[in-house]
Amino acid sequence: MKLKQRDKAFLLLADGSYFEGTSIGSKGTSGGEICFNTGMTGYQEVYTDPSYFGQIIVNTNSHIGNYGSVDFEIESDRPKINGLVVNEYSEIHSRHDGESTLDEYLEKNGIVGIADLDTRKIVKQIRSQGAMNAIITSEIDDLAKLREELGKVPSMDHLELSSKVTTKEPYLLNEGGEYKVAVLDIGCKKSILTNMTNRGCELKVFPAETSFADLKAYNPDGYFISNGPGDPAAMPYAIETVKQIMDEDKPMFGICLGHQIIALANGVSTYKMHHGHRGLNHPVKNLVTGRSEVTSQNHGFAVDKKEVEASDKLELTHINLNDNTVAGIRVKGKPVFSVQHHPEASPGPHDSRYLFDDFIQLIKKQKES
Ligand SMILES: NC(=O)CC[C@H](N)C(=O)O
Repeated sequence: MKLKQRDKAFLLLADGSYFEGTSIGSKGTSGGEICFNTGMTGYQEVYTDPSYFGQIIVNTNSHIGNYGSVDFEIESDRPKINGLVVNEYSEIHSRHDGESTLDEYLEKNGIVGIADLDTRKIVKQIRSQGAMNAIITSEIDDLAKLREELGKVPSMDHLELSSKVTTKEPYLLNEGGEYKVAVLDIGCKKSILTNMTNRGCELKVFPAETSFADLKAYNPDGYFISNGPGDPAAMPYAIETVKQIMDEDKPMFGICLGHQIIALANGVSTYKMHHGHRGLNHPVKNLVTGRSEVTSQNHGFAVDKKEVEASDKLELTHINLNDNTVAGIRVKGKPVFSVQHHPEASPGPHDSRYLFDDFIQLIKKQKES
């Protein structure tokens, strides 16, 4: 097999470090917050997760592309990342149902990538200096010009992005299902929806800026607040909606961005982490059952733990065992709970899927009462 001749590409980080590699995916220039994902598998699910909108992903797994790409391992309609950084891009993919190479898939979707970089070094830089912006280019070889372009990339702090990835129109899934759940799509992953339809839910998925009145008009048995990109504190519209949902006393479950919004709606703040948690092996302890679970994570913001502990509204239910950050909360006296990690785990271990069952139990109880 004749391997593709690759052009040069460059990566510039906001701390001034500059790398030369080779171009993969689409040609062009693309910037965003650079962050690393330590998962060994599931690259296509990661790239299509809307929570990564506006970010450049560094895969720490050194071989990427070796199982190609398929149409069904996706978390949304197309890749949402702003760029990709890998060590060794595998030219050859081997898998019985692999439909195209990753390179073709990225190119078709306009995603700019760079390969043949020392990703270990880049990850160490992000770990020691914290989250920062970066830019990838296959067309600008003048460093001063590239610096200028990098300066135009917005900071993730205070950035609202959900409105860019949410559904434009409401839609129904699994019509006639036993429990009706209104989903506020602030960047929802497909497999989260599947976890709920598999458990008998009919879902109506609403755009991010839907008012409480419009959600309520569906007459749901429960509400779900999804994952999504950007800074939760920059989303007053969703915080307000969640406050109004809580007054109704119906079950509500939130994942990741949804969890952060539920905390904010209860007067507890969120903050930007030094560098985020993104991978498939983050240990979390359930403080209610005393059990630990290995979880899939993807977040760069977190809920303030001291404020949760001091809150008369919230209770800490899960803790991240690596750094003691908040991994789960529930609202005292209400059927409302949320987690920072990803129980749908696509990709990732399935230890936390019981949380969807817990949500269904809350709905069942409420319906029977
Ligand atoms: N996966 C998510 O929902 C991410 C939430 C938020 N954008 C963060 O980075 O923390």
